[in-house]
Amino acid sequence: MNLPVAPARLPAADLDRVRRAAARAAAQDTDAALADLLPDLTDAERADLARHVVFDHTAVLVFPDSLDGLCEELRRCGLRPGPVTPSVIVRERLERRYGAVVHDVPVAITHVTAGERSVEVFALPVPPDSPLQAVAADERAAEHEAHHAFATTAPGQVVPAGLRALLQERGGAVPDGGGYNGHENVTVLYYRTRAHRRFELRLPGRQDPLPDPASALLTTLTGAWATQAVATMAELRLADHLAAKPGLGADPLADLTGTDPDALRRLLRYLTVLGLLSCADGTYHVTAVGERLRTGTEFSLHPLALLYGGPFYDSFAGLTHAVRTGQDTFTLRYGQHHFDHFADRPALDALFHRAMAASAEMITPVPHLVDFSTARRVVDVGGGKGALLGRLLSAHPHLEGVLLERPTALEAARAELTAAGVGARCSFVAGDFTAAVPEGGDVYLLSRILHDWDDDRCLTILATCAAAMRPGARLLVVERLLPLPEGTPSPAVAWDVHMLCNVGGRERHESHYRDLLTRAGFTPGACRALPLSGFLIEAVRAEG
Ligand SMILES: C[S@@+](CC[C@H](N)C(=O)[O-])C[C@H]1O[C@@H](n2cnc3c(N)ncnc32)[C@H](O)[C@@H]1O
Repeated sequence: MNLPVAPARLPAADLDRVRRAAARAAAQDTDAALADLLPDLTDAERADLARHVVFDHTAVLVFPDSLDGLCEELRRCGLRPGPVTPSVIVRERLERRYGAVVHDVPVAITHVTAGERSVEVFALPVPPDSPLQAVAADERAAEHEAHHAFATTAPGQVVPAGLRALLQERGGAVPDGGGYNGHENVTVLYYRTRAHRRFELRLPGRQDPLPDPASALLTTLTGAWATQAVATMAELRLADHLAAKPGLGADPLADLTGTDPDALRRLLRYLTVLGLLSCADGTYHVTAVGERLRTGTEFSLHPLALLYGGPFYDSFAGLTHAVRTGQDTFTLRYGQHHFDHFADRPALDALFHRAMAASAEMITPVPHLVDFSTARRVVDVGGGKGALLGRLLSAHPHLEGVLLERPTALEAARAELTAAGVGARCSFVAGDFTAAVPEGGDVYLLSRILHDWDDDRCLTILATCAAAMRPGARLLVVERLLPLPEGTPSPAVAWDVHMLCNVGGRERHESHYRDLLTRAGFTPGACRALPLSGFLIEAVRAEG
């Protein structure tokens, strides 16, 4: 004899959560849901995304006392459920969070109609007095499974790959698991937004899985190996050799570089995987990325590769000490502050100045971003080899320049600006920008100076500049800026940690620079974007 099945009962709190999820699903269209979740996307990017995905449903996890009769219970509560299928992914996620207590407990899915959309109701059966009651209470409080879901019906790999790239690289969404659901023949990818909200991307069929968390972490963990591989490529001048003779194999390259053929072949394979070389039939070519390691080309990153694999690599290795103490680790490692250590070693100092000039791509637009028509005299404070001043003098023949630098750096600057044909319009002053800066300039430059120093030293440098400037004279500050909201990807974020280790300085938000400028007697003005995530902040020396 078949006994009648006792219908599942849904706690009132869960029914309320389903109704609220339904209200959310019905209220927003795709564009509004995307705008709410991914505010970093531009209108154009969001519109592009909305052409390929639709806001499909919201989701909620509920805890009936049984799965039997779940649909009847939902209908009794006035909801319209669809068929029930097993959930693979949510079941696995629960098991990862709670372990043995949920082992072998089935999770069901049904979709409840909500206007044009639906609520995906996940159901974990929790009988009265079961230890699973604690799981239910925790899940209701944290809403780990609540999310919005967007679906695309585009077949194949191209659209899904583009969607994933746009969501992650432009929308700031971070992958958060997922997998293939064979019952529905969909791949479900979960993401977390910057504001910690979850959403789901549903793709038809079986798509490439997201890297599992351990593999993703291992890739990050071994990033230092990539730094060293690139530095070794620079040291061996592999890009120069392959540019001169494209298609060389490992053996002739080993002859040219005086290296062990087998070890070199292994390095070449790694560099190929890193995207700096391409390989066909055992012969190698430099890619566009690897090209940037050629020497003697404009903006060659060769000197930077040597520094980042050398002294800067060593200073970064002390990061834990820097974080514990707030002190730079270059001094700990080398016994001298970065600038003193380099000043005492001419070859290293020359490499540093070549490296700064290598990233001068950042400052190339400056001569054309600012009106120099009324200026006569430009003072470059800590001007390095004169990469910025040289460009200004070349672009504006009416300007004369003054370059202030530490004595050890001046000769290289003089040679550079003379070679650029502007040496005659430039004077070179040895000095210390914390003590005095040449007077009489119409425009002062602080290019990539302030990020080397803490706030107190920045205020000293700015005050020294202010003391030398007449009211109305202009100051141009070039720096990378930390992005907002916090967590937005930008090279400045990693450079900030590098500045902590290497010099005890920091990258800053725009508002931080504005505050420092104001405190030092300047009126901050426009802020414009430059290449390589640089920015130009203009300021005017205030009256009094
Ligand atoms: C990061 S580099 C920037 C160079 C250049 N402005 C540029 O953007 O390429 C910092 C410069 O500050 C100079 N510097 C460091 N301490 C200094 C001081 N006390 N007085 C003058 N220059 C200094 C260094 O020699 C170095 O050239």
